[in-house]
Amino acid sequence: MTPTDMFTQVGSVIASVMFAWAMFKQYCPYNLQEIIDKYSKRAFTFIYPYIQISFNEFTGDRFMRSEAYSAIENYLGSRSSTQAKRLKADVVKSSQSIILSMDDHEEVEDEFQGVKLKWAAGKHFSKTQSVSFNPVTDEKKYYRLTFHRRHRQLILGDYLNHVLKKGNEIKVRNRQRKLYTISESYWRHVVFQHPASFESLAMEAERKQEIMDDLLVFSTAEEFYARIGRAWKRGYLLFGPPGTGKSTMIAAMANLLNYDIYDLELTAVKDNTELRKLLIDTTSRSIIVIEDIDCSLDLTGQRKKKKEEGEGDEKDPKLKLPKEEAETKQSQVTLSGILNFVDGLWSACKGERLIVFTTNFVEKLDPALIRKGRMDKHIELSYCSFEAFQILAKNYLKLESHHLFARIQELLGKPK
Ligand SMILES: Nc1ncnc2c1ncn2[C@@H]1O[C@H](COP(=O)(O)OP(=O)(O)OP(=O)(O)O)[C@@H](O)[C@H]1O
Ligand SMILES: [Mg+2]
Repeated sequence: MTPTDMFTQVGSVIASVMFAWAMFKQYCPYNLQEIIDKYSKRAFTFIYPYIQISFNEFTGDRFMRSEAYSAIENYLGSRSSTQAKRLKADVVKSSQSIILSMDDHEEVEDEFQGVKLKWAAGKHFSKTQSVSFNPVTDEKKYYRLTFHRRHRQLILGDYLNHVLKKGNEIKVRNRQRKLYTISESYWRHVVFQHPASFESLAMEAERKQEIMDDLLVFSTAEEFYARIGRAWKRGYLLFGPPGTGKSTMIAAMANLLNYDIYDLELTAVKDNTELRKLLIDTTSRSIIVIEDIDCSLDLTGQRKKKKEEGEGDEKDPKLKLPKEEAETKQSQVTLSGILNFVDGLWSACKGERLIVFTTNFVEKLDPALIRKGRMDKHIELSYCSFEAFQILAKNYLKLESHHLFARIQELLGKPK
């Protein structure tokens, strides 16, 4: 038989099988199909001795990136660099090193206590198709772990714990801090590099220490917040005249705690719904900053105005905004939207977060916005005291003492 004859015969056999299958599907009762389907799957799992577990990138309908997924991504990074043929590269730590992870549809092997297992990276596309000028590709990435079923106990217990622990360790080691800003309703980031530190911040030593202690206590107080049943977050209000170090202090806070910064420009946010979406998209271990909150929106007693005008319902911002604001601003974020942002139900969805407001005019703000509990700590940054001046002289001029210091102290007044 020539190869051509063989192909013709195989082709006709396949065609006949497909025809028979189509006829079967057409005329066989649905129940029977289901039963056959069920038993064929069972037979397959009986013969196929492996277990597969998928770890999807997003949990909760795309809202949050799965912690397990990113831990696995980090864990597999080092293995991928020696095994996978297609890799993705990213630069970390002030461009000093490159981190590698495996590309889609690659596979790497791993070994744990003598047991071999396999990881594969993949993605599937959702079938929903929307017509839009700016189409959203709904691809969902996942990692799939395959192992023999006789190792179920070991893999589901010790091994997965080991992967998560190692992955998180690598994540902390490679952590590159980010500065996020809003662009077209999404967070975009650049690498955050700011040299500010509490050491170089000109401020009375005692107050500085108090703020640092407050921050450090917060960052290790997970258990405390869990015990008292509060979300693990803390609000800071920095107020004072222009150029007194509010923005510098935020950078110093981020450097002290090793947190990311989300710079929330309220006028770039369309409405309360978008504000909530942005909030959900932030990660933990971060500082959410709203600079010059008094200028961002008309939040100065909006509530009061509405009550007076009998427009208490804040749900429809289009109708309820004061006239002048509706005319001048694009944003429809309302005070109630901000209050919800700070301590509504959604604000508890990620832990370990600071929310910082800055303003030049604290008295202009609605008291509801800055009440204790919402903005837990109010820090006034004011004009330079003598103690602060000494720090500046040391930073800028490397001067510890000078014969004019006494005169300057006299002019600035004694430190409190
Ligand atoms: N307390 C301070 N310690 C050290 N540097 C300071 C301090 N205050 C101000 N500076 C310096 O002055 C400049 C302005 O400070 P910064 O931008 O932090 O002020 P700000 O309070 O955020 O002002 P604005 O209200 O206008 O935003 C920075 O370059 C910073 O280095
Ligand atoms: Mg500033």
